[in-house]
Amino acid sequence: MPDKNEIRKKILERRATLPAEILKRAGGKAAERLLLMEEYENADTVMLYMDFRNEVPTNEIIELIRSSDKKLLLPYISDDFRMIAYAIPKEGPLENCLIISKYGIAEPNPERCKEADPNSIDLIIVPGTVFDQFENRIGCGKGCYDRYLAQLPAKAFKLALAYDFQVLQCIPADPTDVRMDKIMTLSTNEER
Ligand SMILES: Nc1nc2c(c(=O)[nH]1)N(C=O)[C@@H](CNc1ccc(C(=O)N[C@@H](CCC(=O)O)C(=O)O)cc1)CN2
Ligand SMILES: Nc1ncnc2c1ncn2[C@@H]1O[C@H](COP(=O)(O)OP(=O)(O)OP(=O)(O)O)[C@@H](O)[C@H]1O
Repeated sequence: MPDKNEIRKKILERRATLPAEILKRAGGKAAERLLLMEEYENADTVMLYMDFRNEVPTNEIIELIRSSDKKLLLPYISDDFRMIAYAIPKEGPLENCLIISKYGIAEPNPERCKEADPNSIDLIIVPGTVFDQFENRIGCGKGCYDRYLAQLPAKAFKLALAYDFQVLQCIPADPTDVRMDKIMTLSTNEER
């Protein structure tokens, strides 16, 4: 089996070439399908991600959550790659409580948001680079999500968003890789 870094590189190269229409459609479809999931309906607190580098867009999901009674959490990464969840206030434009990190990802501004207890999370929607049919996940190689996911309560439902070409048959998983509960696969085919 090719090693993790080789697989990661290949998939990221492919994701980098996705046209804007495909991204937009996938983001819309993800929000539409999320609305039909009971894990979403029953969740009071949802931790999401702010997409970067052509990940499945989350802007429509953010609108869904912000116009509902649910609480929205977003990840902040410290200098030592520790992930901390912050609650995003419902009032006012989203941009007002975000800052752009040195990696170019929009993150909660710790001065404008409150740190959230990981135990409050009912649903966590995660990005990733490569997945397989056993719900294994490979991320961006720093273990940020793996360490964060490992400390979540059992009730937290782990949902990954992936384009079809990101889901392989089988990938090499390490003992510290945390498995997803579900992978929502978005089509990159124009016809579907
Ligand atoms: N949208 C989104 N948010 C996320 C993640 C993610 O994968 N997607 N993360 C998932 O964990 C965390 C951020 N982790 C990151 C880890 C590395 C790099 C990065 O740019 N790495 C450089 C190499 C840097 C180095 O080696 O020091 C690179 O890839 O060029 C960016 C973000 C938290 N937030
Ligand atoms: N729970 C953990 N505790 C300590 N170290 C961990 C844990 N999870 C992962 N790591 C370490 O983090 C590093 C990167 O891990 P890995 O390659 O699995 O990251 P990844 O899944 O691609 O990234 P991410 O989780 O950030 O999306 C490895 O050295 C791994 O051992």
